[in-house]
Amino acid sequence: MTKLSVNINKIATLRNARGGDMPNVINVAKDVQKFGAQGVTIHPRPDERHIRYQDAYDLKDIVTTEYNIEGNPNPKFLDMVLKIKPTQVTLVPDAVDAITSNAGWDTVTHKSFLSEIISECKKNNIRTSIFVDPSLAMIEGAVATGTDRIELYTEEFASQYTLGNKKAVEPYTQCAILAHKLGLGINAGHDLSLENIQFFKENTPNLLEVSIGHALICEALYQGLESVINQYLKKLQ
Ligand SMILES: CC(=O)[C@@H](O)[C@H](O)COP(=O)(O)O
Ligand SMILES: NCC(=O)COP(=O)(O)O
Repeated sequence: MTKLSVNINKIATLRNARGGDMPNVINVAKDVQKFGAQGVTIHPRPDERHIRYQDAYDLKDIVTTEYNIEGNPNPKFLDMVLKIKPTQVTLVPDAVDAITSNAGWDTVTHKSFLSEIISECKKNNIRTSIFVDPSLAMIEGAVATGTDRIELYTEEFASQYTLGNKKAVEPYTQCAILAHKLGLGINAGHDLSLENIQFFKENTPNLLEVSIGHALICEALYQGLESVINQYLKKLQ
């Protein structure tokens, strides 16, 4: 079975748009778990434009399933992770000004940097995962850092799948086979959706966990729209 961790960044983005507390991030985290998701993912960024560092602390006792915190391990991020001690930290090399994550780590060039952070997190009983492009060399590099898992960056797969190019899953299949052989756990995420998730899962052996946010929240909005409009219309009769 592959676990679903719901990324709630978009809930915070919506909340921040009005400066209030609607939707409430804590209540959404409680609900996604109540509805069966096996984990909650957040990805705080230095400008706190969506999930805030304070949210990360507030969620500590709310997430009773798997708590996955993703981000670029700058000193503030690392300090927060070591204080919260989530189930898993996913290291992502996103630039401060990136709209969203747009590349995986070069695990060869950054081996010693990653190894140090991973060792610190593991000493604190935090499972580690490194965000990587679907490249065999990057999987081999990841093993050398001592990480528990890798998270395959699925943006390329997702965009190609939409164009009808199902072969785009092949590098992911190959990476998953190699990662499993080398003893790494396999996670995946970015732009996974109701449209592409089943095909991805079927072609990625030993997939332990997917983290999904953007599409899942959009789908929830679309699928809830008719019901909510009907409720308004009834009240306006
Ligand atoms: C690592 C990754 O792919 C996700 O964390 C993604 O960056 C989601 O974050 P946003 O919703 O802020 O784009
Ligand atoms: N790690 C990927 C993630 O948390 C969610 O990415 P997306 O579904 O928002 O693209």
